[in-house]
Amino acid sequence: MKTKHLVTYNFITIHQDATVREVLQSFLDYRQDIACVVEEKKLIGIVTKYSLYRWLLDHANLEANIIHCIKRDVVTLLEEESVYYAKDLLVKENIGHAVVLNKYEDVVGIISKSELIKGFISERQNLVNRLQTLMNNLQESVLSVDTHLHVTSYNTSALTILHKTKSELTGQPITQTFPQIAANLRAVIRTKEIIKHKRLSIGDNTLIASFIPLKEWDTITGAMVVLKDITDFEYIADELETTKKLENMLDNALEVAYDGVVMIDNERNITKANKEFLSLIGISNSSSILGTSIDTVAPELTNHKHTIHSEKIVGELITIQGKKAILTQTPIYQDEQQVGTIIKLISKQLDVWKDLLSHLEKLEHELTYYKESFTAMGQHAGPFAHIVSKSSSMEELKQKALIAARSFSNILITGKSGTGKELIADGIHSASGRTGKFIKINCAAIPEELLESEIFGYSDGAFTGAKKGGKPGKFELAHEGTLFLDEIGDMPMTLQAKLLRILQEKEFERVGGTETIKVDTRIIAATNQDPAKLIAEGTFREDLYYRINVIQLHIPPLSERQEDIQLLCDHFIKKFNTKTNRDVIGISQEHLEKLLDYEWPGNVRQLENVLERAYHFSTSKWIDPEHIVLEKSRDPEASDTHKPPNERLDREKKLQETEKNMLIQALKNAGGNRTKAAKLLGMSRSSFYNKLKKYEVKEATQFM
Ligand SMILES: Nc1ncnc2c1ncn2[C@@H]1O[C@H](COP(=O)(O)OP(=O)(O)OP(=O)(O)O)[C@@H](O)[C@H]1O
Repeated sequence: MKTKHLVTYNFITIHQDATVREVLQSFLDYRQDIACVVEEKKLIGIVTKYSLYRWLLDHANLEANIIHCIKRDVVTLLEEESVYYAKDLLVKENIGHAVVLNKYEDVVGIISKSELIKGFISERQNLVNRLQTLMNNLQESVLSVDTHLHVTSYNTSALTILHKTKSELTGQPITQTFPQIAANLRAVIRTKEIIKHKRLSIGDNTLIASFIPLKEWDTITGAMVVLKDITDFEYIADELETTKKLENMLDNALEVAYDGVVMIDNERNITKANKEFLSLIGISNSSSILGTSIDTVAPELTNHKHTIHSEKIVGELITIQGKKAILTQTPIYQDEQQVGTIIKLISKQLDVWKDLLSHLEKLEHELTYYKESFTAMGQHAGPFAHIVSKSSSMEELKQKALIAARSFSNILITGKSGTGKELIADGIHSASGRTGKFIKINCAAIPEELLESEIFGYSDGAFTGAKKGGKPGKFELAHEGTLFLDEIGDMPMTLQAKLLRILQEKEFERVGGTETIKVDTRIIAATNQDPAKLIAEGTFREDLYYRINVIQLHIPPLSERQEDIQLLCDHFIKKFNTKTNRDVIGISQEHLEKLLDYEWPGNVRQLENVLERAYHFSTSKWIDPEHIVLEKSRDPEASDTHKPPNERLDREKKLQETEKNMLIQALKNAGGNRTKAAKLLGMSRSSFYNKLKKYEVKEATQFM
């Protein structure tokens, strides 16, 4: 407050020519005790009631000029001075009034002690009001007591926190109601010392209280307590503590994670990143990227921007800093609102994963293979367990072969080259229980002049160059066993007659011998030609055919039992793995189609050869499809009955030409070696020889 606020502007100004009477009259009119003598607004001095009294007592002249009553050393004040300064000045000078001047030193008014007192009283009231307002609006609760601990004042917050009404508090002692507060207030009154931040419990609330002594002129008149409810803070602090702990746990979990993990907010700014992620992007410290856009930090992820926010992505392959990584992302939700996204990048040891997966796949394959083999073994007799198949035609055939094996009849096995005739014959022998050996002879592979002695043996000196003491033939060797006459359709007619005799009489003589040899040999014959056609062409004896064909087993070509192909592939690859100690898994489903669509003129043998080649050339865990080389020819023997005769003949001619060229090419590639050339084409040696004969391919030596 300034002096100008308490100035009396309604004051008496007089000229120094004024008389005592005039001035006294003004005092009476204005009920004032002082008049300012001014000249052009400037103060000359003052005339007070007492100075006039004194003049009148001495001179008793009302008409005298007041000049003699003027007090010239007047205490003045500037209107901008504070009222405190004004008060101090009046006290110091021991005067009741002071003249107030403006900044131009013009007289503006008078300030009196009584005005000052009124001003201070109203100022005090203002302060009290402001204090009360302040107290009522404080968040803290305030309560004061006198020295007897009776409540003298409080604010509204105190009523709330202490759960009391005004009448329950005003003037009431608090010793009973709030003993904790009372004890501390008592201590403060006694010691006159402040007690700060004391933790108290009132009801369910936790409070922090400060106790302050109240003094008046150095005398303790009571004490005050300031209370702050920290129940909510404590709860928040607990929450914060828990959140902090959780965050620590999360940080630790992220650090131990094997994969790169980065979290972004809805603005795509990074909120967290673990070490693995930092090493992926080539940064050592996360502080440099926190709060930065992921698009700046890892632009490789920008391609996935459209998906990176709200979508869940599992296992997308990306390249980051030149390294392959698998990206998985999950949006983070809070109260059903997305608050960010967590992105996981698996880049470490992807090869290990790949190997692990292929290993698993391989194990699965093996399991399937063994399951199927096991089922096959369970369903069929052991002797045929090595014949891999699941087609119904082959399953029936194996059943039939088992029955045939237990009989004593001769058996004729028909089927195209490479279908597994020898395999079946061998199985029949094993299942037959015959104690002798399984002896095989290929009638097409042995020159005609040697075949007889091979089958029947020869006696000492039978021909020039014959072994001394003679040599037993296959018939004798297969005594009490089985003689497998492969390619019987190629047996010369002379031998066919001799064979017929043995089959009827069970005895024979060696070539050049006279001794009759009795044998108990079971015959299993096989041919890849059509016996009826051979008989019709006159190259095969009908009577022999009936002798042999007691039981006929026909093996269907591989193209008619596609279901067996995958099983056979697995079987052969496993076989190769065992031989080479490699771990090739097999052929992927997609490339298997190529094998299923093929006609397989060389049947299972060709399949095995094709796979063997591809196996050796493949460098990965899977058979590389580019190494699966399938000849583009068809089996010339395969019928084409739905075509018109002319077209069929043309086609047959073309096929024969192609086949002849293939034979020549194979011989060239094999350096003239017929066995190798036959293998290259996936044919048996005997079929290969037959075809050479058929197409009159000249001496093999010319291909060397
Ligand atoms: N079902 C099968 N399971 C396993 N291997 C088979 C099967 N069929 C054939 N093979 C294999 O295919 C190859 C040819 O079989 P096999 O020699 O028995 O046929 P083939 O019909 O006698 O042939 P050819 O008439 O040319 O003499 C052999 O290596 C044999 O082990």
